[in-house]
Amino acid sequence: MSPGVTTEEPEVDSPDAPVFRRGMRVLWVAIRTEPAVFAVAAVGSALHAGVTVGSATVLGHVTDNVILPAFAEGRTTAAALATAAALLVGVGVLKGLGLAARRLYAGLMQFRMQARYRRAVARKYLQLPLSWHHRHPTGQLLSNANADVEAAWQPLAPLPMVIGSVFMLAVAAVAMVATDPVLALVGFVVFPVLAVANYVFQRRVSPLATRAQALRAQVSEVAHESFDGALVVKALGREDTEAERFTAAAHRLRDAQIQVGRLRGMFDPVMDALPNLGVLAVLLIGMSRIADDAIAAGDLVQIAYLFTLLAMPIRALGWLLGDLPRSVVGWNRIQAVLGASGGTTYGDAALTGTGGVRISARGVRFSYADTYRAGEADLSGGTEDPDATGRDLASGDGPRDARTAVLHGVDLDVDAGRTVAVVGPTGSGKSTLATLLMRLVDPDSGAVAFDGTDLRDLRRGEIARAAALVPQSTFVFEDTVRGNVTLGADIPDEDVWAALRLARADSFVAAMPEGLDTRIGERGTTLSGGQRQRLALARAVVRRPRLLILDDATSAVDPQVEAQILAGLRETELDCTVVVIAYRRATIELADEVVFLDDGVVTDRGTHAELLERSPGYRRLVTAYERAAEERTAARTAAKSAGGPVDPQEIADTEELLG
Ligand SMILES: Nc1ncnc2c1ncn2[C@@H]1O[C@H](COP(=O)(O)OP(=O)(O)OP(=O)(O)O)[C@@H](O)[C@H]1O
Repeated sequence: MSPGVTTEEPEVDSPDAPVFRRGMRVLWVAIRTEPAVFAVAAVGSALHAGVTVGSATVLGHVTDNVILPAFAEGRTTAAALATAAALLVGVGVLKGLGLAARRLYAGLMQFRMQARYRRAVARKYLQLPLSWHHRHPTGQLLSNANADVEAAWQPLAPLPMVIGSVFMLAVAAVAMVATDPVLALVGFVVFPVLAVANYVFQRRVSPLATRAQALRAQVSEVAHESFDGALVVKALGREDTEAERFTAAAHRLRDAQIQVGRLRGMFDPVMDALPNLGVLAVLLIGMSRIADDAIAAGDLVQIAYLFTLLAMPIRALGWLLGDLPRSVVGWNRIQAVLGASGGTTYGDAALTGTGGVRISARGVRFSYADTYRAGEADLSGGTEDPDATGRDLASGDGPRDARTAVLHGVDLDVDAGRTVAVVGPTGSGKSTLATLLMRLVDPDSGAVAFDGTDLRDLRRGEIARAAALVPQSTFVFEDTVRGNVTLGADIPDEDVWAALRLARADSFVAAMPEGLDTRIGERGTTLSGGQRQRLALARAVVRRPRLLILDDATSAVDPQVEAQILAGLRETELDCTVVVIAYRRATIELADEVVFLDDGVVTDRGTHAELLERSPGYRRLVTAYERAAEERTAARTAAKSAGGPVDPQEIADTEELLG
């Protein structure tokens, strides 16, 4: 956990506690984390408030000693004028200093807390296991890291002002009572009315704010999906449908925000008007008290001014109270992420061997929790508890009983340094097996071990050091070629080139304008599918893994190049075990052994020739692969004779695009 980041959810999170109390606890977390910054802001605010109240006395003094004598006698003394000017300038300077300290340090506190929790949320995302990510759409995660963090710390902006305001209220109240208790009492009638208005507002706005926050996450989810799938959306002409889907989500958010805005719109004028009504009452009654000689005109000016001053603290209090419900929702959603364990625990064992890893999997069963999506039911609003929606959406703690069983007891042994091809029909669980071998997910039962050590007993990071997975879909960062291969590790250029050579990526990288320093566009859009795959392969082999898992990692690469890559992996001094999920006969034939996975169980294993002979399911599958390959070759030949693309890479890329 990052320094200064707390996950003391239960304390803050009790859904029965009033929003106000829960909001105050969230703010207390910030005060405890940034005590010095908060203190400067609060002192600045108190100074500003104190001097503002003090300026009432100055005004009273100026009225009685400069203005009234000037009216009565038509002149004033230079000394009285100089004193008045000095007092007014002094008040102005002190107010300015207090205001600057309050604003600067309130902002500092707010943005520091935002940054701290953004970092913590992002770090947590990277630590949480894949199974957790399966249940949480990316858009929602973006919303947690952005909108929720901002919402949680929004009240920090008016907080010091409110503290100064409370101070100001107290000083003003004493000053008013000291000046004229009767008039002060008239004005104080306003406060109970304000408290009731606030209570009503809080109760009504809380569920609406909760719903708006959840809808904000939904908008970001839809937006992310549409932009992420831009190729599919455009290729299939779904721009209008996607735009409509986004519009619908945006409109739902708009309506929810308008509801919140409408309530605030009704609440704010009431909060503004009440102190003014108080001033009116004070002026009316004050005039008759002047007529009765009970008070001087200066006293009335002073009290009326003090009352107008109260409008500001009350407004600030209103802003703070208005922000609290959203803050509590945002905080709970962040806490749901920070408090998630994802169920992954680590031991302290290390892998000490060298050379290829020996894999043994025993009775491995695995099922996916059916992805819980935030349904309309959660967003329908009307919930009394700001927590309900925020939490469910953020944590994915929805119905968990529904699970889809994928692996039904897989046994697999791979000796160190061997190359094994995993072959099986689509959906038979090959990629799932690959993620289990990397411990991206844990089995429901059974165990996977490297060199005899259960993966769950290994210390954090040990598997990533020993093994590398090249997944089906490659991800390329918006970085240089070197950055994409090393991923920030300190690896010499010779090793990068050696890895690129092994992945047959050296020639196209050498042809790039700046070689290893060439920047690759977002998600590798400047590269072909096959080039992206080869870069991803180089990224894996440059780490000299003891286990390399290729999950259909060369599907967009020309078959001959793919065969060269696999042969290269076996021939080089890269002494590792290779598990390759394969579809092409040429690839399968290169493996020492083939494992046939059918419907989540290993139904047979042996050499390709043996399986071809004795396993009808395997024979059917490989024959189907071959037929598909032949059809593709025929299509290629036709394209060639029609003057179409002749570059095998280009063809492979076209195939990839066509699926
Ligand atoms: N994140 C997920 N959540 C729920 N079900 C999933 C998830 N990923 C995969 N599945 C399901 O698990 C089953 C096995 O998927 P897997 O990707 O392991 O199969 P595969 O053999 O690699 O398939 P292919 O050859 O098509 O890549 C499929 O029925 C799939 O729908």
